[in-house]
Amino acid sequence: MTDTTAPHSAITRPRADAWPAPAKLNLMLRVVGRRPDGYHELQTVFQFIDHGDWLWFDVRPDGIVRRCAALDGVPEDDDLTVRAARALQRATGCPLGVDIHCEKHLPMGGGLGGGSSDAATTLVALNQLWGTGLDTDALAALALPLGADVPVFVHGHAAWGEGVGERLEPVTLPEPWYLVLIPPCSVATRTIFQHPDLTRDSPPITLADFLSGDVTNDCLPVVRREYPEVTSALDWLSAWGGGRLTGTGACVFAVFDDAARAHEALGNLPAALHGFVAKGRNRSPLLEPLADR
Ligand SMILES: C[C@@](CO)(OP(=O)(O)O)[C@H](O)COP(=O)(O)OP(=O)(O)OC[C@H]1O[C@@H](n2ccc(N)nc2=O)[C@H](O)[C@@H]1O
Ligand SMILES: Nc1ncnc2c1ncn2[C@@H]1O[C@H](COP(=O)(O)OP(=O)(O)O)[C@@H](O)[C@H]1O
Repeated sequence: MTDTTAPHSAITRPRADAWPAPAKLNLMLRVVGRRPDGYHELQTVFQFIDHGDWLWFDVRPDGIVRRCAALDGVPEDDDLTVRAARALQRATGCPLGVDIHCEKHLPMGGGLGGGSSDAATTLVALNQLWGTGLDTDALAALALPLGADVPVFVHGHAAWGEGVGERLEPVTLPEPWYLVLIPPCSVATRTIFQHPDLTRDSPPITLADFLSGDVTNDCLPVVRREYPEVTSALDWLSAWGGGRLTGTGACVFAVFDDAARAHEALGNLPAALHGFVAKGRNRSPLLEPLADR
């Protein structure tokens, strides 16, 4: 990554009309309760990074929604981009369709929110391209049934999140550099939340507690035990100031004040580990093309 100022600069925009779908990091995550429907009540802090997928859209007059590239293990009807487009069609009665192109860079099941971000970008982009005119709150309401993480990507601001991620308070945080490691395993969110040993009753904290250093992730003990690949990555990061887990994993990250030091760590990665350097962003790169168009 050379250009530190361009939006979503970590991966080159594949074409001028492509929309960014950035990754998120959960800078902390506490499980503070469980709802009657089995979903867990969380406290978390989301921040975007300038690294992610890219999508572009060819509007069709015939109402058909298709994706143009297969995604490993995800049938077309389950693809979050296809589901997002159909949800927008249903909600607005829009007669138009779309061919959805997604250039995937984010690992699936990595805790970087790739599928959720793809879904949010589809909602935001099609709302513009189809001229359906929903406001952000209406789009976020369509987003939540697609996944707990989709609303924060629709709103596009770093946030303190509560509930299952639907109660979002925008926050302004430092925007450091991150070294993100991608352990060679995929962690299913559902598996972690169903684990009998998961801590489910952490006492809630405040934003001030987080800002003064409480960055616990309650999923970490279970993920460490079940996924030795994640443990190895975290152990390696301990020499670089320590690592944290994003969401339910599998990805882990370390925080750096300057890009050079983050790249130095990346340059020292053993061959068996993969990762990338990215910049934290309080404002999602998804909001940038909106301003331009
Ligand atoms: C934990 C978080 C934190 O950002 O991130 P990831 O690690 O997945 O990225 C998210 O809340 C994940 O959101 P998302 O990935 O959209 O999860 P969903 O598809 O809604 O849920 C997958 C499954 O996990 C369980 N689940 C999810 C969220 C939650 N608050 N409580 C749960 O118990 C449910 O069993 C659900 O069926
Ligand atoms: N467009 C998509 N991109 C990624 N994953 C998708 C997509 N559509 C559906 N999925 C499903 O959503 C799951 C979670 O994906 P993802 O958001 O990338 O991981 P995480 O929630 O751990 O960050 C994937 O394992 C996959 O089965």
